[in-house]
Amino acid sequence: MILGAIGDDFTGSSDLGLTLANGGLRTTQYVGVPSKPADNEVEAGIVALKTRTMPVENAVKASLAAYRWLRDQGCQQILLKYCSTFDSRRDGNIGPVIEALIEEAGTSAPVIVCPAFPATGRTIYQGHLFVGDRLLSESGMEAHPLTPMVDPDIRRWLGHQTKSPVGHLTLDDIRNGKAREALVSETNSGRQIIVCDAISDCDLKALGKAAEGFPLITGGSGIAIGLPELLIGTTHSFASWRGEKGPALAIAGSCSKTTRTQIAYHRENGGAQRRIDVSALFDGQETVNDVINWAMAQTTLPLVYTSDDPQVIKNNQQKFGTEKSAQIVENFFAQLARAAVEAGFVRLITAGGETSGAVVEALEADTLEIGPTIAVGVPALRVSGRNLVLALKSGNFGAENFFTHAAQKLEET
Ligand SMILES: Nc1ncnc2c1ncn2[C@@H]1O[C@H](COP(=O)(O)OP(=O)(O)OP(=O)(O)O)[C@@H](O)[C@H]1O
Ligand SMILES: O=C(O)[C@@H](O)C(=O)CO
Repeated sequence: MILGAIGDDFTGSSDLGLTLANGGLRTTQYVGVPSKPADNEVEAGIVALKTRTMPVENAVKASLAAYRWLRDQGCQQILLKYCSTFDSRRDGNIGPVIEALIEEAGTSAPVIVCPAFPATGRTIYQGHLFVGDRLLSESGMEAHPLTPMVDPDIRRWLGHQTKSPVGHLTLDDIRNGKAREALVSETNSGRQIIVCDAISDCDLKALGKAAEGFPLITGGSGIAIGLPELLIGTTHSFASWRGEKGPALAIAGSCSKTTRTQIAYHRENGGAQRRIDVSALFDGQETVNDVINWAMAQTTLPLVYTSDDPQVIKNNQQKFGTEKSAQIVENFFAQLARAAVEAGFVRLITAGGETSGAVVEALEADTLEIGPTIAVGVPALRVSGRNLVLALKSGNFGAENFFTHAAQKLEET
């Protein structure tokens, strides 16, 4: 294994997997830390965790376990992958995880922090994160159910999470070819963890090059754009993909604007859908059995969702508690996915990182093979060794017809 990655959620890990596989690295996504060594042919291994919203101590522990396993596979460089919208709480775990990995690696090299993903509109300029032409904090992410992003200055947000001061690499330094020098200078001035500007794929490639040989890098999937070429020189194509023709089910727990638009589109275009009310989960009126029976009776792609607008989410959180409402939704979807597979569904489409994590963990998959692109940042995936294919959609990814489009793509061979 040449490159190792630790993903803080499952959709993000498959997003990264797509970038690496499309770049020509033989890539495997692992569901949690594997208990055995990687197969010899794997060049890039991504350990997908569900740490994004975990308390610091648990996230650090899980990330260190992933790091050690990847290091034991011989990786030259290890990448910590978080969200392109830097999803974390003010007292979140990205900073502590980076600091723990630095200590574990025993490195004094610069560590870049760059969530930019220009293909999906995420850019960083002057240390501030934008989504399209809006600052992160005005993009809808300020109303995220678990990690409301209310400050677009990533240096400041990360600074709340780290013990040591956070540095900054400007776009000028990247574009003037001075990035490596500037990164080293920041580090020598006591700022080893450095938020880096990047507004285009060229900037990301230059940044990857500037960080060549640094044992630890961090970012969104964008940071990996230039890595396959840097690491293996030439790219090769290899993957053969086989879809599944059997029944499909879509599950959405993401409450992002994009997912809600996709749900509305599905409804307006005659797609079968069933809204799950969180209070009906608490009082036991909605059951997995009923939903599966309903799904099996549909003639169009059945979509089951809890997604709702920010005010409804807020009400649920006030009434039942934030963690408890997230937990009951995730447990329900986990059981639903398991029951769906038992009932013969072979294509599952999930929207939302936490939601996808809950579903994939419930399926007891060990590894996921990366297939072709469904949408930017969303690959088709096969659960290794099984007749089961998946699309794990990050909340904010995909066009409005995503659900039916993904179902079709998962069928193709
Ligand atoms: N109606 C609801 N009321 C309260 N919480 C909800 C409701 N529906 C979903 N949730 C919770 O909101 C969270 C949504 O997070 P999730 O990561 O799945 O989506 P996302 O953040 O939009 O996706 P991504 O992380 O890929 O950007 C989940 O924990 C889910 O259980
Ligand atoms: O980086 C992104 O936006 C995604 O890969 C993701 O992590 C969303 O959960």
